[in-house]
Amino acid sequence: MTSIAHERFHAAADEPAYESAAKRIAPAGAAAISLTGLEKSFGTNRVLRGINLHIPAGQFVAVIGKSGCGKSTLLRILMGLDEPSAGELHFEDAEGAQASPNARIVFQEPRLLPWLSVADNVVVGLGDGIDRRAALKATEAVLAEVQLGEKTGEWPARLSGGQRQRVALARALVSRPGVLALDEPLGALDALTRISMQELINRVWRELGFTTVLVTHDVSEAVHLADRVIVLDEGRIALDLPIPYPHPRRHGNPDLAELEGRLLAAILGTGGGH
Ligand SMILES: Nc1ncnc2c1ncn2[C@@H]1O[C@H](COP(=O)(O)OP(=O)(O)OP(=O)(O)O)[C@@H](O)[C@H]1O
Repeated sequence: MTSIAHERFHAAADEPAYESAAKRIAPAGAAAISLTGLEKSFGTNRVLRGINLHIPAGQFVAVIGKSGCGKSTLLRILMGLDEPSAGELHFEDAEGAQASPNARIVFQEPRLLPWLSVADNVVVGLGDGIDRRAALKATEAVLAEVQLGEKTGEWPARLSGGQRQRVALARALVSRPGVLALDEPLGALDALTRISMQELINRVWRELGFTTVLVTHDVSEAVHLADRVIVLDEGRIALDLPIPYPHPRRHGNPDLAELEGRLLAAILGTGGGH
């Protein structure tokens, strides 16, 4: 499938990815995200401390950091699944007007309904009140995008872990979200499946152009997929690092390895700042 966003992106493929992503025309519905002075406490536990962050529409941001540093809390607040204790969260459309984008999330576990077929699990992502025929057409298209066109009538129990996670991705994508949140979506997969899923996520992002926030423990995954990597440390942004290389990226690229080193140093608190 080729979209306008995809063609424009490739027209600029020899430019640094950071610039290309910013120049790329984000599709209708892709939203910019702005966080100002965002705080979150659970009782006396101050989990997020004054987060200021602007994510342009269509950008792919990865959030990494030590266990418990507040990554999932940040994602839950972005998705409206939790309330901040203080500060502001805004979404903006292409004209800079306040927006309420269609935002979807994929978790580490696929959370499929075992009594529904693959196709019907994806239809769930469209919500109620959609004409059944139109829903199945959209479902077929998105399952083809995630290379599961052959499995529409299959039961989740008969799929591999990677295939189940592709169904979960299809369920999130079927409604053409403007914002996609990914909470360690590949964490339970083996290394090879993980790499092919990374390629898939990168491809659908380039084709569909939604704004993406990925939480991951895998620094290599972050630099491979993202335009920009945020390191959280004790609820603060310790590093905000652009990854200025075109997509798709090759595993084993030494420039990416150098950036991985800086990010790891920032996570471990051994340097690596701006
Ligand atoms: N609902 C909650 N009630 C109380 N404390 C919470 C709640 N959710 C998260 N926390 C606390 O907030 C802190 C940050 O948790 P969070 O899940 O955001 O971290 P994380 O960086 O995503 O961790 P991990 O990498 O291990 O998933 C932790 O100390 C956690 O115990």
